[in-house]
Amino acid sequence: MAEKASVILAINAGSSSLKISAYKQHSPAAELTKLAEAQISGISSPPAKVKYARGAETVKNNEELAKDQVTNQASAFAHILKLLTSDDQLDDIKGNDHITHACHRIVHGGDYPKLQVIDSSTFHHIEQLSDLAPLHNGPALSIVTAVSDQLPHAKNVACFDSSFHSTIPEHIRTYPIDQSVAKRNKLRKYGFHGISYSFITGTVAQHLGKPKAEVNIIALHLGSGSSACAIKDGESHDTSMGLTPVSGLPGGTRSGSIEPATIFHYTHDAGKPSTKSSEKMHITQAEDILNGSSGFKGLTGTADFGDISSDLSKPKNKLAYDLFVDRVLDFVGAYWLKLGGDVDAFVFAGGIGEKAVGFRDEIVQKMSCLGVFLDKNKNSKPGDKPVEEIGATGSKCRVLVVKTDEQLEMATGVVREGLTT
Ligand SMILES: Nc1ncnc2c1ncn2[C@@H]1O[C@H](COP(=O)(O)OP(=O)(O)O)[C@@H](O)[C@H]1O
Ligand SMILES: CC(=O)OP(=O)(O)O
Ligand SMILES: [Mg+2]
Repeated sequence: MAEKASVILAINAGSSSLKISAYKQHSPAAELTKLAEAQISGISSPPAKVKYARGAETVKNNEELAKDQVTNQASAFAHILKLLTSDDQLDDIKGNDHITHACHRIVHGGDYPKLQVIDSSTFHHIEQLSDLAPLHNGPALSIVTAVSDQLPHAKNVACFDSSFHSTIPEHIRTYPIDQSVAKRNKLRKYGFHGISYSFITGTVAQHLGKPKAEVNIIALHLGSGSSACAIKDGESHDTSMGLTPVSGLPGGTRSGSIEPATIFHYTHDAGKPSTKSSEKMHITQAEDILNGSSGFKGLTGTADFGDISSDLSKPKNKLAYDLFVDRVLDFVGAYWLKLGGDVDAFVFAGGIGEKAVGFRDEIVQKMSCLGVFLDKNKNSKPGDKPVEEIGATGSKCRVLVVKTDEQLEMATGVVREGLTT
């Protein structure tokens, strides 16, 4: 009988990066094999850079792209698709029609509790949610459209960042505003980075040798956008982002939580339409300011926390760094209490969480009053495994760096839902 192989592209459109992994599944019941992984970073702060690995072999390592080669998610996708399909040594993807599935990270999925095959009604629904994730949903949909045009045989699947948080209890997800308006307009905490938190939960449970339904974790996903999550009995119990990804922790260009009235003192035009609005997305100047020119960019001029933390002699960098430590601690303290101190693991993930050694040290030092301690040697060189221990012996909970893999989590979900048969 002929082999029935699926080739899945898992597409992760972040606010500053596009990460795509290609997997092959030899038959519906078989394990996934990773064929290749490509990443374009710095899309919103040029020069964009490309990384490309075929299997375990690094082919491109942060090569700079020409200024106008990649300017948005759609052009980044075109660049990566070409890389994959024109690679002579990638035998399983010799042309566009070898790709059978494309799963897309869609940040705002409204009430969808799990992934969905994208048809015209799902597409339209996600489009309607674009105003609530202005840096994410529209750009991700531009890739869905590109896949429909260029890979017409591939099945498109939407994997939502918000779905993992559908377990947040009502009294935590509710905003204290008029409930008739809240219910009508679906105004509540949704939460994001859920694909990453789902991966973290499964990986940490396996690492600890505990059933997933018994693990309690405080996880920090710190990247271009940053959030914290309290995971109780393997499920999201609370998270720092809300109706949109602008609340909670500050990000590269996002304010995080500030006094809500601030915006009306910042500009008298807060409610006017932003020039970033389009036929598909309607945002105000307030939303544009809070999403696009605040956070690290507003404080220092750069959205890149790597640049900020590498030169703390500059007062504005030091201010941004100290402020970020302070805001992260707001959530660590609150989530420690919400989990009643019964925490199996404290996790760092995302570009900042995985790479900012000094920042991890600073945060965990502040947790010594809780009995949580770092092993400084391990923290400075955590290794390359999906889960690395950086806590000291005797620490009240494990301290871990998790190399989160949103693409693998999405592709695994597509297989688990039986969509590759
Ligand atoms: N060595 C480093 N130290 C601190 N921060 C870093 C370092 N390297 C990368 N970063 C930060 O990680 C961010 C990217 O994180 P990532 O999770 O990959 O982003 P995205 O949200 O686009 O998926 C960059 O904006 C940069 O601020
Ligand atoms: C939800 C979110 O902020 O995602 P990212 O950090 O990838 O921009
Ligand atoms: Mg990301």
